Amino acid sequence: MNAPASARIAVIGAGSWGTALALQLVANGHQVRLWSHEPEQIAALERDRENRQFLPGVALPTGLIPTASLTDALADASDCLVVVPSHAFRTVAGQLAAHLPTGFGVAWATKGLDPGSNLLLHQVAQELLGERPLAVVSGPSFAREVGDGLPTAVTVAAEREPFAQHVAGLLHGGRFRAYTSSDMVGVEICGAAKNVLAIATGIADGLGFGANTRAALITRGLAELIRLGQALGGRPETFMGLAGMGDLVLTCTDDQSRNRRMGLALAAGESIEAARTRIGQEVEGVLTAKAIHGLAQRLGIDMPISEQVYLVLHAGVSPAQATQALLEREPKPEFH
Ligand SMILES: NC(=O)C1=CN([C@@H]2O[C@H](COP(=O)(O)OP(=O)(O)OC[C@H]3O[C@@H](n4cnc5c(N)ncnc54)[C@H](O)[C@@H]3O)[C@@H](O)[C@H]2O)C=CC1
Ligand SMILES: O=C(CO)COP(=O)(O)O
Repeated sequence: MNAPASARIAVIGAGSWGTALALQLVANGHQVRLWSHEPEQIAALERDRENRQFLPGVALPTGLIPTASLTDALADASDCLVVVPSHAFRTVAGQLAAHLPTGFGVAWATKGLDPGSNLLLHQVAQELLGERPLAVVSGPSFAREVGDGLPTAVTVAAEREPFAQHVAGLLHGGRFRAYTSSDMVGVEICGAAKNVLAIATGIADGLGFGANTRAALITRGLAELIRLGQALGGRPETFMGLAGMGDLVLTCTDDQSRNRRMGLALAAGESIEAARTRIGQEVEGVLTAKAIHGLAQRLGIDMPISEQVYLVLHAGVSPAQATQALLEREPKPEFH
């Protein structure tokens, strides 16, 4: 891994994942400025030396400096890691453009697509930040567990292999393993699509279906994720790796997942807004379901499970109706 021993890293986004990654970077010996667009949140981080809202119970070390100023966050920075929700990615990338010198690499750990345009986030980054090294961090990684120092493995994908190695080198250490990949498209599609499929398994479990149903949804969900990912140019092995199968299984099976909890709530008859408020954090799959639906329609890809999640979230179809629609599909060969 070709990362410097001590880098100055701007982490853009102080939610649970931005905070957990910032802690990991500091543990690796780097200096971190953690930026939030909310000055009140920064004031709370400075006062409490803990992110009580998004990652309670972990003290912020002295090497982590909260800031509400992008200029401060990026002054003298050697690296920049964006960890905002996907709906904010475009705005934040636009803000960063004014601060980043030519050739300065940008990595992000956001999972989702650009709502509205349905673009992958590297396409948004290229549009707004121009030609420069870009990387995405993804994989099965609940912020809580990373914050608690539990063993975790992620993948860092970049078109330029040395940049993937550089970003992985910054993150890798202790109980956190960072693998590298050159398949940005595959990794990005996995991170986006699995959130929608986690809502589906949450709905199924919430309706009282069993382990058979959950395994069927994960496996057939993976099949449709692969269809979409390959149509966009992702590589088959990526879908079986950490960002694909790994994160899909994690998010579909553990109640730490906000997306899975959204599915459980919808099955219990709660509204999206009520569930969102109760969860109190980003639930990426809600907007991503719309974007995946748009992408699948444009490309003519059959994604029946994601389609039903989209209909439940955005077209008033009930979880019971969505289940029935899936069960009534014509039987067909498993592989074709
Ligand atoms: N929490 C987790 O376990 C993991 C999260 N991720 C991904 O990381 C991304 C961020 O998620 P979390 O940190 O979990 O979210 P969170 O719900 O914990 O925090 C969201 C953060 O985004 C900020 N934010 C909201 N709107 C913004 C805007 N317009 N401009 C700038 N900042 C804005 C909020 O102030 C808050 O700090 C998501 O794409 C998520 O899928 C990826 C892996 C693990
Ligand atoms: O991406 C995640 C873990 O890898 C977090 O999933 P949720 O956003 O569903 O909580």
